[in-house]
This record gives sequence, C-alpha cells and structure tokens, in this order.
Amino acid sequence: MKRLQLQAVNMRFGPLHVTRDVSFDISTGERAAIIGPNGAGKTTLVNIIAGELHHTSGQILFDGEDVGTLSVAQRAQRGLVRTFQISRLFTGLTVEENVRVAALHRKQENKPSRDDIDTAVHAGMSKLQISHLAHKEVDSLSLGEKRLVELSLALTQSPSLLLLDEPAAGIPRSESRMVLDAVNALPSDLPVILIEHDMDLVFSWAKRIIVLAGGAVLKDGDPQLIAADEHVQRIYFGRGE
Ligand SMILES: Nc1ncnc2c1ncn2[C@@H]1O[C@H](COP(=O)(O)OP(=O)(O)OP(=O)(O)O)[C@@H](O)[C@H]1O
Repeated sequence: MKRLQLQAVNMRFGPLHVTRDVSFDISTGERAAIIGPNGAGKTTLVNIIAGELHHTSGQILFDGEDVGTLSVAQRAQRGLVRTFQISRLFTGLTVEENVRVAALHRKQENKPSRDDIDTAVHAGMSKLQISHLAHKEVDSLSLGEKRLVELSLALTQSPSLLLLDEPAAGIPRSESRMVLDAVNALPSDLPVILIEHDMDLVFSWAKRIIVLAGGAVLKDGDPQLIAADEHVQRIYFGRGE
C-alpha cells in the first residue's frame, strides 16, 4: 500500500531551483535511503516531506491525503514523523521524561489515559532496548545512546512513516554498530526513509536507494543497481570515465 507519494515536487528559493520535479512513492514496509553529493538537496527534500518547508509546486500525498499545506505537527499527528541530525532532546530531563513528552504528542483518536501513556513510554524504550537508561539524565548519555533515545521518541509517536535524518552523523565508530542495529531493528512493516552519508549503513540497510543530484532524482533502484550504475559512480562517488 502506498503511504507517501511525491508528484513533481519543486522547491525554489528565489532564483535558486533546489528541488526539481521529484516524484516517487514509498509503500508499507519499504526501506529507502536518499543519497547524493553535498548540496544535492537531501535536507531540503526531508524538510519538504516533514513540513518544515512548503514546496513551491507539485503534490505530497500521505495515505492519499494532500498534506502539502499542513504543518510539521499536523503531519506528525497523521503519522509522518521525523528525527533530526541535531539532538532535540530536553536536557535536564531523564530519558523516560523525554519519551513521556513525545508520548503525549503521539497520534491518537481519543484522549489517552495515564495507563495508555505509560504503556507507550515503556514500549518506546523497550523497542530500542534503552529501558536501563530510563532514569538517567540525557546530558549524561553518550552520543550513540542519545541517538537511540531520539529514535525511541519517534517510535513513541506511533509513526506510519519514519524519516531518519542522518542517524549516524557525529556518532563515534565505536557506537555506529549500536545505531545500525537499532535502525535494523525498526518494525519491519514501518516504511522508513533514511538520509545518510555513511555508505556502509546505507548499503547494509536499504532495500532501495534514491540518488539525488542537482535537486533531481538521478537514479532510483535497488542497492546493486545503484552501486553498478556508471552515472551514479561518476556523479556521486567521483569515479568512472
Ligand atoms: N533556505 C535556503 N535558501 C537558499 N538556498 C538554500 C536554502 N536551503 C538550502 N539551500 C540550497 O539548496 C541546495 C541544497 O541544499 P541541501 O542542504 O538540501 O543539500 P544536501 O544534499 O542536504 O547537502 P549536504 O549533504 O551538504 O547536507 C544548496 O545549494 C543550498 O545552498
């Protein structure tokens, strides 16, 4: 089932045409990575999908609804949830308190009871195996642990599509395995779009890779096809010819 549909999406900042006729669909359970050289327009595209930026033409449908004019919060309420490159955790609060704040904002039809919130908080932490960190202040955590807490905040919001913005960015090598394991352990039916510079993570995780160059989709296919494509190698990896 199609969850997200981008149809000829464009973004212009004044004279700068940064996103060019981007079209693709993401279906239930799909694991897609968006890659591309610096300045290719990856962050702009994530911001457009999440609602931080409003595209200048084209359509964004989520579960069949045109969400193009909705705010970040309205999209998150519908299940379109993102994480950030830069930590947005509340410092001074514990892990559990941070997860609780996210649980209060989660997608729901009815007003949640205290029990509902408690259940969501504990499920969010146990899915990411961070229950042992519940009572630690987030400031005392390692970078990798903070990234897991951010992932658990996103899961606590009951996403029906998750946008991961460079989950491995800034994480020391010693902890990158932990982050990769967490990304790998995300529920298999949850569609995920990953923006990532770490090619080991991209190629070990993604089932589909969308290559952006100059704001447009250069190639869209499975990792084998992308790795073997001469155009991609030339533009993205600086190889070929
Ligand atoms: N608010 C803005 N105003 C004007 N130009 C912008 C704005 N945001 C991004 N751009 C331009 O859009 C282009 C794409 O930037 P973007 O950050 O989306 O690329 P990226 O692929 O995420 O790059 P990186 O890998 O370096 O993070 C760049 O040329 C950038 O300068």
